[in-house]
Amino acid sequence: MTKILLTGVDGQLGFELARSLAPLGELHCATLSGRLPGGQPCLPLDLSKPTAIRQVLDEIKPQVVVNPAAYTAVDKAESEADLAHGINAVAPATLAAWCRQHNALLLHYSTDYVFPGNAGRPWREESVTGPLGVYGASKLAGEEAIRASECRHLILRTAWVYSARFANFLLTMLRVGRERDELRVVSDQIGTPTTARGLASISAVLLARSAQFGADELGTFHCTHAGQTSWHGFAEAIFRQAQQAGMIERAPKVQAIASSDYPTPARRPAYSVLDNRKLTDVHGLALPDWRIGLSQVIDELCTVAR
Ligand SMILES: NC(=O)C1=CN([C@@H]2O[C@H](COP(=O)(O)OP(=O)(O)OC[C@H]3O[C@@H](n4cnc5c(N)ncnc54)[C@H](OP(=O)(O)O)[C@@H]3O)[C@@H](O)[C@H]2O)C=CC1
Ligand SMILES: Cc1cn([C@H]2C[C@H](O)[C@@H](COP(=O)(O)OP(=O)(O)O[C@H]3O[C@@H](C)C(=O)[C@@H](O)[C@H]3O)O2)c(=O)[nH]c1=O
Ligand SMILES: [Mg+2]
Repeated sequence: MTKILLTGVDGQLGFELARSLAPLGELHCATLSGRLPGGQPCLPLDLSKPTAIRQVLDEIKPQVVVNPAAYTAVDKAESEADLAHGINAVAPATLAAWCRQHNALLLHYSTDYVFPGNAGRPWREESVTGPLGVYGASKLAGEEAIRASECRHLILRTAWVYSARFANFLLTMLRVGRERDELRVVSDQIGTPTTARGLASISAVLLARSAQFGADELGTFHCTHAGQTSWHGFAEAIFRQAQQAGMIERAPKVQAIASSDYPTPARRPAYSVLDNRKLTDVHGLALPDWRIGLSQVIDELCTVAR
């Protein structure tokens, strides 16, 4: 049976991967705390410590390493560059070096924030990168280290990830919407909201087929839901769908503002829509329109609440 090491099981994507990868092999889950979200023990693994990473790899000897764990606090990264780099760049490099040496497959995730956001059409895998902040730069360095290692790898670049649990834009909107009658949300940053579950399901399909993959089937792929919107458009859709589902009685007013009216420590790309064509052309895979993803997560929230 294939041994799979999965990091970050207490994050949005790791949590969904733990479910979707379980049927594919012998799953070894790791978190920083050594506890699963439910409190049960799992492997303790601090990704900011390369020696600890190598120790866990040597102990488990996985054939597949899946690494959704990351430093994802975009604004905080601006003042914690070393830590962000350690987790987002050095850790993937360490995983990749081990995978190369042991002929293991590495499945890793990256972000639309590797792009500068100054284009008018969706970014391709080979488009020139140019991160605007520390988080994006650290994630790009992680990608580049994996490619340079020449290990067998898949890197899925995704964007605006959310789910029914942990911390994300959807849950922030629903919380703030309960507290206030009016919200202000930026309308000049365009991207594609992507569900952690959709991404986990694509990951599972890819891993299930990966033993047969040649060089053309491996490498870097963009993977988001289809379509595009602004954070303001996403917020409006969240309240519209939540109201239709009976989760909230009335939607707050969502005022569209410019990024300049919402100052943050990190700059964010104005346009970071990813072109997912390569994933479809090479693997025949695609996620549906982002509004469908949203309705799935709203459904899940309603089910949990019941
Ligand atoms: N969230 C998003 O909008 C997007 C995410 N991505 C990428 O997708 C992947 C998954 O993101 P997502 O699930 O949303 O992120 P989350 O922030 O939900 O989860 C990240 C996980 O990494 C863990 N982690 C942080 N530091 C360490 C460490 N030193 N050692 C071990 N684990 C650590 C976190 O643990 P703890 O909570 O204890 O810190 C958390 O469980 C990441 O690679 C991210 O960069 C790409 C595009 C968009
Ligand atoms: C809460 C809030 C945010 N905003 C803005 C701030 C920001 O520009 C945008 C989204 O806020 P967030 O803090 O969720 O955004 P951010 O943390 O930048 O989200 C990013 O996370 C990383 C990990 C990624 O990889 C990216 O793909 C992206 O999802 O909305 C408002 O305008 N009004 C609000 O009330
Ligand atoms: Mg954030």
